[in-house]
Amino acid sequence: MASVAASPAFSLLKSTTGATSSSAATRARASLLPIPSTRPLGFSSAVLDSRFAVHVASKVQSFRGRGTRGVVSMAKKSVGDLTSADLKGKKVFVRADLNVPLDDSQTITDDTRIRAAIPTIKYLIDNGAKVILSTHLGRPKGVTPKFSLAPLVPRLSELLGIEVKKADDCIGPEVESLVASLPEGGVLLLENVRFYKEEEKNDPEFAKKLASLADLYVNDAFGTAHRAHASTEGVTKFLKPSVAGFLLQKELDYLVGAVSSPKRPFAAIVGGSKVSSKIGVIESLLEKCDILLLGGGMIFTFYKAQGLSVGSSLVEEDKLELATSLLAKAKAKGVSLLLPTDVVVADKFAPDANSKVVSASGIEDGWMGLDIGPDSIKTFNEALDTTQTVIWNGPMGVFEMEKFAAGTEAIANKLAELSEKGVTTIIGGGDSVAAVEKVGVAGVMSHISTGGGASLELLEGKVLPGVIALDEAIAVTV
Ligand SMILES: Nc1ncnc2c1ncn2[C@@H]1O[C@H](COP(=O)(O)OP(=O)(O)O)[C@@H](O)[C@H]1O
Ligand SMILES: O=C(OP(=O)(O)O)[C@H](O)COP(=O)(O)O
Repeated sequence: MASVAASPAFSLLKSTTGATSSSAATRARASLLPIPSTRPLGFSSAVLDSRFAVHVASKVQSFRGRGTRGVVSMAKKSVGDLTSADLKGKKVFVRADLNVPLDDSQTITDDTRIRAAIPTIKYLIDNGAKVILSTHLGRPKGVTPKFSLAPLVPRLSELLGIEVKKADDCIGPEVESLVASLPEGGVLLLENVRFYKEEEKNDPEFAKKLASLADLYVNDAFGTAHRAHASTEGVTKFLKPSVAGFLLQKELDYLVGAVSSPKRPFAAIVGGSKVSSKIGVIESLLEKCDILLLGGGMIFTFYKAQGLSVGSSLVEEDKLELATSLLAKAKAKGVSLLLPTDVVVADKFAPDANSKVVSASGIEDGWMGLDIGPDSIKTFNEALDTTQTVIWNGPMGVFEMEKFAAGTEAIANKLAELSEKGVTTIIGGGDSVAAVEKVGVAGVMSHISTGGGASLELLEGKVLPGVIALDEAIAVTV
């Protein structure tokens, strides 16, 4: 760090070990939040305390600046609130996000989303419900055979231990007769709901037709909860109760609950290609975290804003002022913001590029930064060693190319190590999930989000239409 510490770019770098006055203020603010900090995290995804508030981001935001008395938090009703008396013999429309990757031979290459949907479906089966399962796959324009859900049936059946039936449509007489013959504890998978353009248009008539198949609604499709579509939002107007599934609950518990009321010190790691796609997340996390580590392509906009040469690195010229203001904001809030002090540069954007490590102030013309360097990894690791909660969104470099994967892999390994020591580690979706899977440490993290776009919106503090539409459960006065 010494070689660049004197540069204006690093005027905000400081020790991460000492608590700052503003992080104390952040803690005080967090104490107003209604989520008990003693709530154990790292629970199994199968059964959650359904009485625990499923907080909606907007509600959490609304707590800021309010007094502690008379504040009411609305929780979303959970599938766990429904007993066998509510479920036995009932037709339940379950919206899951089974949008899994398939290869050219229609083989599932990653079944994470299917496995994540199982606890809710199993709970319904075990309580005698008739499960009508709906999802989209891809972004088809009309009926498209390669986006049929047929390849999902064997894996679903295997994981559930029953023979899952599949309909060739998601509405209409054929589907109605299959629903009518569905036994208690049976599962019928409807065909890709996006084969109808009315789905993404959130067409009320289409939503009504979907809803007419069932008696009640469970939304467990976290990855699609940021979409106001017929099967995620529209159906709630026609089906009561409309409740959250276990996966949706777990995602909200971590991405809203653990982030708003973290065990401290709380570090956020934000990377990825562009600062423009992460502005909302950075601004939102600056309100909550004690330490902010930045990596990925976005750092060069920060470097340039501080007067450093960046060669041919990725820079967003129209975000230079914004970068400066984010640095100032971090300083004003007492957040320890760390930018990498060295980077791996390449002479072209290619796996076989020539590469070398240079200090952040030593990027020459014709070279581009594609990863954080070894000194930065060391500094980031030391900062992370002080933490109790870490959230990570976005890779540190072009991890898809081996030469530029070390920074991202080091962060993945560090988070795995911390997780094993009891630190809450949350991977916020997108490419960071691919990175921890590549390193083989996904299994030890406290929570890995199943939604890229949805987790980003949630971390930005946005309201997810698929969540807000669900029934409210209990009012918690804090
Ligand atoms: N220094 C860099 N220059 C160019 N691209 C980068 C750099 N570092 C990371 N990236 C790219 O950023 C992409 C991920 O960015 P983004 O979509 O914002 O993250 P996420 O999917 O985690 O939200 C990856 O494909 C990665 O190769
Ligand atoms: O894969 C998904 O989102 P993600 O790639 O942001 O994680 C979801 O299934 C949502 O899909 P969509 O972005 O086509 O609405």
